[in-house]
Parts: sequence; C-alpha cells; structure tokens
Amino acid sequence: MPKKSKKQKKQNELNFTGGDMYVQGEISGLMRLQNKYFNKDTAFTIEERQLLGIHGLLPPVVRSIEDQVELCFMQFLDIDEDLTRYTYMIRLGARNTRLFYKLLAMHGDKCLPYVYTPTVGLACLHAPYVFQLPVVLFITIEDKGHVYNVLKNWPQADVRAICVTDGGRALGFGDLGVHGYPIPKGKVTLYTALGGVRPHYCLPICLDVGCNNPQVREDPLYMGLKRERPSRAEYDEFVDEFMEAVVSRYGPHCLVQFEDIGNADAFRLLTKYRFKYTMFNDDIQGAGVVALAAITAAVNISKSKLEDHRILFQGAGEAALGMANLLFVALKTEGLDDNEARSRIWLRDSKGLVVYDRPPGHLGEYKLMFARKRAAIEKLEDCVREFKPTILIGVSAQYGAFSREVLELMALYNKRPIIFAMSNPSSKAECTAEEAFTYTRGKCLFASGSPSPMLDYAGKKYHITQVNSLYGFPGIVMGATACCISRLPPAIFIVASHTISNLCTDDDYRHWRLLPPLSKLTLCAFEIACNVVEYAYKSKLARRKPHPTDIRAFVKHQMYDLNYEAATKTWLQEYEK
Ligand SMILES: NC(=O)C1=CN([C@@H]2O[C@H](COP(=O)(O)OP(=O)(O)OC[C@H]3O[C@@H](n4cnc5c(N)ncnc54)[C@H](OP(=O)(O)O)[C@@H]3O)[C@@H](O)[C@H]2O)C=CC1
Ligand SMILES: CC(=O)C(=O)O
Ligand SMILES: [Mg+2]
Repeated sequence: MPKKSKKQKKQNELNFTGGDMYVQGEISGLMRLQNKYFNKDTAFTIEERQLLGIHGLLPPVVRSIEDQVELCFMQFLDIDEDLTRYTYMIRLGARNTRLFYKLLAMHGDKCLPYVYTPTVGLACLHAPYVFQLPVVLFITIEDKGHVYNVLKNWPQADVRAICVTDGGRALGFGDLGVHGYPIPKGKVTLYTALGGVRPHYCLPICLDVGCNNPQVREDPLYMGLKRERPSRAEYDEFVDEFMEAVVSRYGPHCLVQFEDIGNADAFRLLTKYRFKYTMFNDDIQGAGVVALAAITAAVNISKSKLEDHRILFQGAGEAALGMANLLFVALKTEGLDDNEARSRIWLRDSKGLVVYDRPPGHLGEYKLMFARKRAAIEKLEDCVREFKPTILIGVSAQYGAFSREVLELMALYNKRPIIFAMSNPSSKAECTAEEAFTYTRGKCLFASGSPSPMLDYAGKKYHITQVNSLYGFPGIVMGATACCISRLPPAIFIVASHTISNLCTDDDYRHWRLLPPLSKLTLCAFEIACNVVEYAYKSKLARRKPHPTDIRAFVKHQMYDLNYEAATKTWLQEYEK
C-alpha cells in the first residue's frame, strides 16, 4: 500500500473542534459510531455514512431524531422493572448522547424519575448490578498524592462543572460509600437535561474514602475500598488535594457541586471552600433555594406574610440548616431582627428539640444558631403541641415520622397547615400525600421531595408539588459556567429562589401548586441561569469578558443543541476544508 503523505493524512483526519466534541487521529467508521457525542445511529444520511466509512454498519433506514425518540420511548415503556429502565437510560446516554437528551426533553415527565430521584436511590442500593459503563470517575483515598493523574484519565479535557459525592449520606440511606456513585451521575444528567450545560463539560465524581456502614462494606459485592472512613485530618488532606487538582486540570472557574456528603464533613467543607473555590453544596444551599420558593408560594396562597409563620423542621442536618438559614435571611428582609427571625424557627433532630442545654457533643456547632434556650422536648407531637408550627418540614429520612397524630395536630392549630415531606427517596418520606390530606382533612398545602402521583381526595384531584433541589441547581450551574463565575455567594441562592417564585402563576396558586409545574423545569433553569449571569456581572464575579450585551442570547448560545445538525455541521466543515 502506498504510504500516505502528511497532507493526505491530515485531510483524512476528522478533527472535530469547536462544537461539542474533539476527535483526532485516524479513526475507523466504527469508532465514529462509538463516539457517543457524535453518534446519530440511524439518523446518519446515506451520504454521511459513505463519507464517514460507516455505510453498511447500520440498517438502510434513515430516521429523524424525533422518530428515534418515539422508538426509544416505546422501548422504555415496554420495560416493567424500574432498575432496568434506569440501565436502559444509562446505556442510551452512553451510546448516543443527543438522542438521550432529546428523549428527556420530549418525555421528561415519564423519563426523569428514572435518571434522578426516586430511581437513582434504587440504583445506589443495587450499585453492583447497575454498574456497566465508565460513566463516573472514581478517585480513592489510595490515589492520594496523584489525584491529578486520575483526573487526567477522564476523556474530556474541557470540564466546567463537577458533581462530587463521597457517598457519606446517599439520599436517606446513610453511608453507602462508593455505592453512592449514581447520585452525581443523576445530578449532572440534569445539568444538561434541564440547564442545557453541554454534556462533555460535565463530570460526575465519586470519592471513595471508605464506608462506615459494615453491612454495606462487608457485602461480598461491595465495589469500593473495604475500609473505614479516615480520620478528619486525612480526609481533609485528600479533599484539599482533590480541589487543587481540579483547579490545576480544569482551571479555577470549574464549578464543583458537593452532593450527599456526610453531615459531619459537609458543613466544614462548605465553610472552608465557599470563598476559595467556585463551589456550593446542593443539599445545604440547593435545598434552601427550592424550599424558600415553595414556602413563598404557600404563604401567598394562605394570604399571609412569612413573619406570621412558625416553622418546625423534623431533622437538623444539611437540608434543614440550609433552609433555616435562607428563611432567616428572608425573615430579616421582612423587617424582623435576628432574635425575632430566629424565634420563628425550631429544629428537631434525633435527640429531640434542638436546645442549648445538652450534654457535651450533642449539639453540633452548625445547629447552635437555632438552638432554643428552654427545656428539652423529645417527641415530635410534643414539639408541635408546644410550638404550634404553621409550617412543618421533614428532612430526617425517617419514614412515617409525620404520624396521624402529628398531622391531626397541624390541622387542629391551622386553617391551612403547610407540610413538606422532603426526604428522599419516597421510601424515606415523613408521610405520603394521601396521609397528609387524609389526616388534615384536605386542609394542607403539601409537597414531597420525590415525585408523587396526582391525588384523588374527597372527589377532587390534587397536583402534588415536588420540592426538590432540581428546580435550582441546573440553572445555577448553567449560569455560573456560562460566565465563568469565580464564587457563589449566598445572594446567588436568593436570586435563584426568587426566580422560581416569580415563575409561579395565579393558576398555580389556584391549584395549590407551590412551584411551577415540572413541565416548566427547563424554563426555570433558563431564567435562573440568566439571573445568575446578570448578578455575576453586576457584582464583578464573572470571569468571562466582555460583559455580554444580551444576557439571554449569551446563555442561549452556550446551551447544548439537541439537534443532530449541530454535530454534523462541525465535521462537514472540517471535511470540506
Ligand atoms: N427534597 C430535597 O431537595 C432534598 C431532600 N433531602 C433529603 O433530606 C434527608 C436528609 O438530608 P440531610 O439533611 O442532608 O441529611 P443529614 O444527615 O445532614 O441530616 C439528617 C437529620 O435528620 C435527623 N434525624 C435522624 N433521625 C431522626 C429522628 N428520628 N427524629 C428527628 N430527626 C432525626 C438527624 O439528627 P442528628 O443531627 O441528631 O443526627 C439529622 O439532623 C434525606 O432523605 C435527603 O434525601 C436533602 C436535600 C435536598
Ligand atoms: C435532592 C437531594 O439532593 C437529596 O435528596 O439528597
Ligand atoms: Mg443530595
């Protein structure tokens, strides 16, 4: 065979740059098909198939992406098992990324619960069974000293948003160690599906530092390091190295979202990193965004003001404190002073009402701000009797904690009790929608953390709001990455929360919908992204220069294009050069 000249060789290379992929070198037709960002399956035209050397590798039919979506959706619906639906989605995303996201765009109502909560929880519990493809990067504490090199093994070089877990508190399941890896995968899927962040910019990471749950760790099928979690000092050294490696590899503007990190580490890491790196904690700050928006709607529906309310949290961990802190700010914005604002918020943890007077070690420093100077109360019912909350929020992962008695008391004290059972997945929720409606005799404004079906109560149908951070983080990540924000100050989360509230309509209120319907999730994300970008430029946090004149166009331009033409255009241009 005659040797190819350098020029010929160059011409034969398909060097895809600029668009949403980067493929270089001599690649076979089959390899082109195997590039998930490039693959169009049967949507390749006959000419494209000939040009790319894939003619014959596909059946002759040429389908549009819309037809492909409908075919995939039929296959998806044909699957009876939740976990099999989950793996179907993972495999589709790993084979043809655009088709996967188009399916989520066209059938999100049915498909989102299979890439996110509640099914992602099931995937964690069956992690060894669902693991098939390298869709998450695993970095273990044994990689200490060369974390940067492990990051380099991720095939994409231009990563702009990372979601990282250590499996320390995987949803409501506690410490699952490395079996928490489906969590960041689910989250980054929503960066793209809802926020429009280009998928190759997103990197899900699972840090394996061990697992303190012997039942999980000693299971012969456990996939992580069979060791206990390290000392705080060793853990911190490792995570410090990880953050430094991220900056070295991807630059200081690469955003890191901490997710489902154990309570004992999450607050410390947030305090340490929030003004040093581009990062946030979704369970603390993201939960606050969505809860404040839903509470604002509930307050409006009940024609009251926030300051008229008393809020009791069942749970005093990351989510509860994230929400309590944001509510505290909102109450102060209404004109209350610190003490008045604090007096509206009570927390209950595993030891009862959070009070000052506790034995040493029983009051974590992050709870201090909301600790009551009064006698202890153990039971939730007694807390409700004493405080008579107007709003009751469950973030304790204690299934059934909102008992009949608790719910009846809420109805006794309030014309319109506001009750959120936010723990995930559904098997950990404090009560179901049906229980809340039944025991408050249909009086409550209710929301759940995972999706709930429409409720039929006393001959009327009710839409159940899903108060979940998915309303906030995809837009925050899109906005932050679009303008290369340097830090995420607390004001960003208030901006995001107000954006969601402002998208609630009178029609939502009439139907007791506390957040815009799920069909408006992409709109929420887009509006949040635009407002985050605007805030970032105003407050000089945006690194991307110059200041865009049209922020909406600026954000739109950077969003993932779900049409195949976007991919085709790039390589055709390269080929025709
Ligand atoms: N819908 C949403 O958007 C979000 C939902 N969540 C869900 O909320 C739940 C909690 O998450 P997170 O706050 O991060 O977890 P944490 O582990 O940080 O906090 C859990 C809290 O629940 C308390 N608790 C445990 N048992 C009881 C009990 N019997 N009675 C009262 N309190 C109890 C713990 O008490 P102690 O402090 O004494 O240990 C702790 O304060 C999870 O199910 C998670 O999936 C989380 C984030 C967002
Ligand atoms: C929603 C979420 O992040 C959680 O339940 O942990
Ligand atoms: Mg979480």
